[in-house]
Amino acid sequence: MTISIWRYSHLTLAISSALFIIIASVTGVILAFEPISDQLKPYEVVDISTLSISETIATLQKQYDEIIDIAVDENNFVSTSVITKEGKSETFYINPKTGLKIGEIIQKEPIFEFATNLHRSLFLKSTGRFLIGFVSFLLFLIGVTGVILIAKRQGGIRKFFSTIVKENGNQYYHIIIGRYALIPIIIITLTGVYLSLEKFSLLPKDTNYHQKTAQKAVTKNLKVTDFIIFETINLNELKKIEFPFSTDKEDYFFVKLRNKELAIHQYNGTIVSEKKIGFVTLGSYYSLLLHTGKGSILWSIILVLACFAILFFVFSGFSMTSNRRKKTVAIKNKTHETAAEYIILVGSETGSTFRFANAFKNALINAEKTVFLAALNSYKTYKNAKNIIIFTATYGDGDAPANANKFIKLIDTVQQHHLLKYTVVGFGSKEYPAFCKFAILVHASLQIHPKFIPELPLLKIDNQDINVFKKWVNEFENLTHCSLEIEEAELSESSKKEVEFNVLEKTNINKDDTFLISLQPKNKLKFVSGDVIAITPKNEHRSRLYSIAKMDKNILLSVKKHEFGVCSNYLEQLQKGDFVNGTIQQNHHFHFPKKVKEVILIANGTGIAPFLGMIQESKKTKIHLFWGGKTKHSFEVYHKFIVKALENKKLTSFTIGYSQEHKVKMYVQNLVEDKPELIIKTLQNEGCILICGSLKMQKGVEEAIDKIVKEKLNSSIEILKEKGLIKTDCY
Ligand SMILES: Cc1cc2nc3c(=O)[nH]c(=O)nc-3n(C[C@H](O)[C@H](O)[C@H](O)COP(=O)(O)O)c2cc1C
Repeated sequence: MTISIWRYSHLTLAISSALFIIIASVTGVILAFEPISDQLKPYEVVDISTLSISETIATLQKQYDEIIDIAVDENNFVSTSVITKEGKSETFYINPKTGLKIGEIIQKEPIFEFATNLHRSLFLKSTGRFLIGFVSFLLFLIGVTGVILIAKRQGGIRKFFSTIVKENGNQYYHIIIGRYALIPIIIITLTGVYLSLEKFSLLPKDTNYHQKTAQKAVTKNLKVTDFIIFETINLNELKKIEFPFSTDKEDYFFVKLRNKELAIHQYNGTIVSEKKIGFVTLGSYYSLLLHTGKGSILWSIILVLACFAILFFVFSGFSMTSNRRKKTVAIKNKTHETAAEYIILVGSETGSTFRFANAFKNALINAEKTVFLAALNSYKTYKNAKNIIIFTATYGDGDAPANANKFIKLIDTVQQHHLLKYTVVGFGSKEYPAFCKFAILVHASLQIHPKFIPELPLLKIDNQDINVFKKWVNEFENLTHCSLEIEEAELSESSKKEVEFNVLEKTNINKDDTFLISLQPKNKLKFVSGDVIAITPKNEHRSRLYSIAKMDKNILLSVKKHEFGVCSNYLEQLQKGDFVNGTIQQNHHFHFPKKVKEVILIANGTGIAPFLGMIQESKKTKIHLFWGGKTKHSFEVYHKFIVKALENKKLTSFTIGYSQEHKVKMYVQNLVEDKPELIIKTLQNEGCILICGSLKMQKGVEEAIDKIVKEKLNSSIEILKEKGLIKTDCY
């Protein structure tokens, strides 16, 4: 069964019971404090496993006129009902060693009384009790479907506890907490169901009854404290002992132990009859303990945490669903499938692949092509199609997304009337071992099919990397000789809202036509250095992307003004205090690597911007920065940031080169070539290299690195990229 069916079941169950689950969890949190508060009371004064019933009776007989009963509760508090020497009937906690009163019987606090009623029956008596019992069962099913979902996601139940890829905070913690809260939640829900079934008398009846034991001939009367049975049973085994009501020899001591009940002859202490406690009653007893936490502070704390976990699941689950809904894109086609020349088929689970497919579709339409877009599972015969372009994500452990799981079979069953050119673009994440595995399978399946001819090699895109996608679009353009303009804003998450920024500062434009502009978001905004901001000038439709440096809570951009650059000119004419609108796009593949000891940052021109933020934010990582500009003047705008970073040791080394300052032109790649040891040492130290700036510079730097690692590490730039040790953001 696909992951979607389980997700759908998990969600439907959660939606149908959410309100009750919230009520039960909130009251559950409150109620778990009752056993904790009870246990903290000072009534467990001796180790009751060292005291026999006889010893306690002896001490009580000295203190009181008559004993009616002795009881031991789940907290090991011993209480007794007695007639005092003054003739009063009283019940209280005692020190079982001395028989002295140590406290009044605990009365239920009103808050616990209220929470119990709400928790058990929603103040709706039997109807409420039924609802709560049913919801408990639903919560159990939610737990089970949750386990299946985690197992599917992780690629098998054996990998249940293996590392989870952190794609989204809510989802990550939903799974992490889910794995640990699972067992307590299953216990809470099953015991809840059990207790409800018991209340509605739906459990099988215990058929055990008191059985007479073979009576030994009664020789003589004994003192109660000399009864062997009372000498051999310690208080920790006792629940309650009721004393005979009268002196009639047919009136017995009734002793309730954890696992049996006994009737004891009041004169000679022999067992008159015995009843074993049946499994159903034992089940009720332990269900109550496990469900309420009575008698154990540790278990009560686990119950509190489990209730909080349930509340977190409700809220994070709904937030995930709402995000997924936002990402889901409705498919709209102007051209019928039988008329289109280009067919775009999409495999997507959470919708992001659709964004790329739609942007590509719109670019084709703008280039006056007829296009039809559909999910991979809707694959059909396309009468007039010449090209099929497949964009697909991978899920589980290399599986198909939900809307693509039938495609491989369909390839053989659906007939095409003529030859079709095809291209496959895989969307995946290198953090999963089966990187883009489904796209690989799709590509291979089409390759061996006689009706399909590959147009471009399979492309695997890591982490929705926009730049890699754009490069592929260029290749597609060159191959098909049509001009394709991808609207970058379309590639970003549609859920991202436009935000207003206040211009805090702007430097003067330098000789290279470059300036820095600092923007303060009007509202709280989440972003990190390396993310991008899409800015659309007023009255314009096309946006321009800039790499962000996060400086404190603000954004710093380094902008090069182009003569006809609409956006750079717009930004340049802004003044301090002006407002500008922009959309933040996460750029995961270019975030500063976590848990890495050493990093090399390489940039030219304005590409330094994200690095300025990364350097400022870094904590322990050793950072080496290479930067290339035209002349000394080019560096002036960045000077103060670099000096400060070197001073406060955020930057370990800084290497600079100018291409127009001296006779010998010095490019960034030349700087890299001059420091092979640093490149080798950093890579050997499991460090990583980030490159930002022009594509030409990227090419040169990559060639330089390739040469170094081929010579010294028997590796190559491709291998480093494959391992995620080179991250680029070039334009
Ligand atoms: C539960 C889960 C499992 C995934 N498994 C893989 C995988 O095995 N291989 C891979 O390359 N990517 C995997 N990914 C990453 C997705 O394929 C990637 O994020 C893709 O861009 C999502 O596209 P979509 O939003 O269109 O579904 C997985 C993502 C998730 C959330």
